[in-house]
Amino acid sequence: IENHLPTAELQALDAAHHMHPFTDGDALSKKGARIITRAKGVWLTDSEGNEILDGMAGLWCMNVGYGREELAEVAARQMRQLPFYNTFFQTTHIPAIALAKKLAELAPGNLNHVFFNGSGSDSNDTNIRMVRHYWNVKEQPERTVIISRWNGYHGSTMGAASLGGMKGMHKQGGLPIPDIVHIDQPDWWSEGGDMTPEEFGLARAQELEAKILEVGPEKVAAFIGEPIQGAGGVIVAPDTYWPEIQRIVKKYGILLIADEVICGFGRTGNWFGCQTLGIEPDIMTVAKGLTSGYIPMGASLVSDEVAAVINSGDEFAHGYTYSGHPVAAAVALENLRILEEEGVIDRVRSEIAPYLKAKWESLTDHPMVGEAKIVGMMGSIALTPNKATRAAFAAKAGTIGLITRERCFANNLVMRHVGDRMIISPPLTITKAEIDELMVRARKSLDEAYEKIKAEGLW
Ligand SMILES: Cc1ncc(COP(=O)(O)O)c(CNc2cccc(C(=O)O)c2)c1O
Repeated sequence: IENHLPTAELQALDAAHHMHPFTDGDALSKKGARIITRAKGVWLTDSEGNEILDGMAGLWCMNVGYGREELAEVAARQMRQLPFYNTFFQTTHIPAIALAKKLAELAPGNLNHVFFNGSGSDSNDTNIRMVRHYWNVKEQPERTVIISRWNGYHGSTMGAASLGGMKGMHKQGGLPIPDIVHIDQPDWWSEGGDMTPEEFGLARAQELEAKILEVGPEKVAAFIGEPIQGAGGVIVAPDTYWPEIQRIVKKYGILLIADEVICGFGRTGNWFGCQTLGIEPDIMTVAKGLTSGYIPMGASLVSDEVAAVINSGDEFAHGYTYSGHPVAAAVALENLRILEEEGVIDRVRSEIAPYLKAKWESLTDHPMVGEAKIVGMMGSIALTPNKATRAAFAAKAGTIGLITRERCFANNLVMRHVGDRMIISPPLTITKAEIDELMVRARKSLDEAYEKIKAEGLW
């Protein structure tokens, strides 16, 4: 790793052969990708030796922090003993059994059954097929429609991207697939108008009931939502939203899928976002923090009732080669052991998240920062030219966010932008001193972006 080619040569090879996800390929080729060579704790090192504070925990996934040797040890040991065997055709293996048991213990309510997948996206594809099969077995095959939210994010496979509400993704590839419909998101800052957050939260939740009646209650299979929308910009729904969603799904007897790919495994200050927000799902999507990103894995956690129906109805004709992969399962088990035995989530809830919240919310004293929202260890700020009116910038959405993100990178801080919101989701093991450093770099970046924006007449 250390004696790698010079950065410029590596960038040229990357540009020649590597197609990056969610990337304008030609633009990146001109610029050259930043080459990350190693990492420890919350710190990344790039090929130029820069020490970068990873305010995004990779892609929201690095919950235990980089450099945990135990995870490498467990992976190596499992690889030597049983590097792969499948869980098709009436076989299983000990890591799959042990992880399924562990997840059943950790999951809230009666989510006692686990269908293993390879990622968050294919977990949500599993969920689409599972809920439709569930209603078939219950002799209500017309229940095929799944309701989701605009600006929700559920992945990038055909099914998951259809569940998602990112219109730019739908435009590429003929999405959504049939029988997936969307309602508006509970983003008060951008869409609340003159309503109070409480009124707005109720109104947006009641769109679910309106949509169910529009589609026909006898045709609706499920509703899917992220407890807190992540890739949509860390959108925290008003308090009135989820209780109303819960009331409506119960009233019409439709299944509730909570997508906890980001919110799971401590991100919101409890093991799961459902516990933080009081949601009782029938199915829960997990990935990312399940293995802290050390190895790909996803899963669908399924309630006793749904599992009983699926198990009773002949073969559920679905699954993946790597469903329950033994090395991924072993790493996940060790990751969960670290989270549990080191009290990582308890410390987040009692100490680290409150500390970060106070610092993060103080950003509203910056001229560009309108609102600061944070739940546990996932936070966002909304940039605006006018805090009183919550106005959007005149420039195309994302222009100001991109300038700010560029300043963050220049200051060796990874802080994402989504439109003109800036977001953070650091490793759960970040220390208070590292939070202080994150805030120094974030403030410096906001100040520099503000100067640049004014200089370019974008204010
Ligand atoms: C809530 C949710 N559900 C499903 C997925 C899909 O997981 P996979 O990627 O493992 O298939 C996600 C993934 N979320 C995700 C993935 C990549 C980038 C970003 C970003 O915010 O830039 C967010 C997610 O955030």
